[in-house]
Amino acid sequence: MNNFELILLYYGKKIFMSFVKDFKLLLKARYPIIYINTYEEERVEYVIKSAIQSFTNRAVYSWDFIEGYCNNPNDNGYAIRNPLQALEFIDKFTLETPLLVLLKDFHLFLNDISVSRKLRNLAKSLRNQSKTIVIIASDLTIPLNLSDSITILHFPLPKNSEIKKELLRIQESLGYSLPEHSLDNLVKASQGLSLEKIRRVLAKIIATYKEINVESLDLVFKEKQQLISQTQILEFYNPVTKISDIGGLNELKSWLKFRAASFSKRAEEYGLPIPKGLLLVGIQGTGKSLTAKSIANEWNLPLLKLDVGRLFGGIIGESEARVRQMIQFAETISPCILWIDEIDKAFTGSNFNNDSGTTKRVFGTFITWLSEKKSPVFVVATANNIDSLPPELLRKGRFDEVFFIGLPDLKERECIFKVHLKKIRPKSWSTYDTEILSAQSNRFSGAEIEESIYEAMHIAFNENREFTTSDILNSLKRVVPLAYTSQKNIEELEDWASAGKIRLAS
Ligand SMILES: Nc1ncnc2c1ncn2[C@@H]1O[C@H](COP(=O)(O)OP(=O)(O)OP(=O)(O)O)[C@@H](O)[C@H]1O
Repeated sequence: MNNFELILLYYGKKIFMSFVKDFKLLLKARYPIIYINTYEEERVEYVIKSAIQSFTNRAVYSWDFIEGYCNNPNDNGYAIRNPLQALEFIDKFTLETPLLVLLKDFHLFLNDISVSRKLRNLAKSLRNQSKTIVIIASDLTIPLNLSDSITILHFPLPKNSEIKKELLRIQESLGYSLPEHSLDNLVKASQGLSLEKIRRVLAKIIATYKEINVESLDLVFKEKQQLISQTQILEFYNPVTKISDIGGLNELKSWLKFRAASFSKRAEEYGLPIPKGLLLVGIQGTGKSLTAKSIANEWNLPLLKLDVGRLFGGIIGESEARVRQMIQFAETISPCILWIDEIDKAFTGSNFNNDSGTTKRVFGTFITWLSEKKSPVFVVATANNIDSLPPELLRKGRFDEVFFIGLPDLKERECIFKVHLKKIRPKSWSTYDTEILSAQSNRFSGAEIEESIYEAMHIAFNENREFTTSDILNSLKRVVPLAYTSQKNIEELEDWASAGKIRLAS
């Protein structure tokens, strides 16, 4: 198996293989340099040491920049502040000596020419020896010239049982215990955090409240929000929009309302399958993003938004690692909504042909997960352009339903005017003539309707008066809807949708 196949193995089908099993496999197969991307230095060291005890008699050395080597009295403090010397240390041993060398933060030195050359030489010589270098890094940055020598291994975040064990241990050391249901809530809130982070948040909670109580969940939640934003590919949303804020789209809204309780305990006990997700295809500004946000609020689930643009780029293997990280996060935080905006931009035909297979591998990982996932992560993907979407995405079994969202009709436009006017003028909204507004906004999208109301408000505000129906009518005349500027594209999309290939949202 080469490096490439291995990456596929980890980010492809066998996503859930256990870390220990994989680690042992790499050691047995004499992979010379393993790269583990994690913040959980202590936990990974503990797991590795316990794992190898059972099957090998390798001596374990660990090195960091400040302390040098430790674990062995004869070499304690060796190669302090000298990463090249830390690698040369391995040459001191005979060819037969079985060894495992843990190098912490070593990713920071990989761009140094002497370090990278030495690592490449070691990668060659260690292939025939029972010696393995393990780089433990908080970041995934492998220079291109080392990508063939290094194998990335994924270290999963702690499972609920591990989190619970840790919380019980902390409680015990503090001398009190939480009621079982509060403990379970805290475990659930802590999903997605490393044990180290959990310890730190708990220390903060105790310093703030002097105990672990219901309010502590808020702090855990905030910590998680911050952590998610650090991934740079996921964003945590706290949407306030509700399904009633969507004007029109009645078919789609009924579909959603019908499934509102699908993530409940009752549904699980009943044996209902967990909904997989929705693909919303359609014209810009027609409420696709609004729908994604409203589902999260309506179903009372956290909303994670994936920045597809950031999935790609960097070195070989990095995009796969990012999609893996995204999946891991979503699963640990589940039940949740994972919103993938403009999925068509990421998986277009041209990307598939132009980037030496990265898009293909990332897509493969994603689609496999989508079809096989058992965790309650409801994926809402949105797309403007159906032509560029890979057909596999539209196949049965990927999403529960694919909806087309077109331009609103007369009745729907009136509803959209009402939704926005009610929000802006909760007392006087009924004084506006929404019937005439709707009649005068043929081929306008929801976003353009909203824009025309705000435009009217600006004008009236500058003239120091309340805005009126005729102000909005004037704005409607000024706005040139996308349906006119991109007429051909939109008509093609509408023809395709009305040919019965997709379910209509209204
Ligand atoms: N059906 C609707 N009902 C009420 N408001 C709407 C509707 N459609 C669009 N809007 C308004 O337009 C704004 C922009 O719409 P949204 O971002 O959901 O469109 P989109 O379909 O996701 O567009 P894009 O493809 O450009 O991302 C919404 O925040 C909302 O205020």
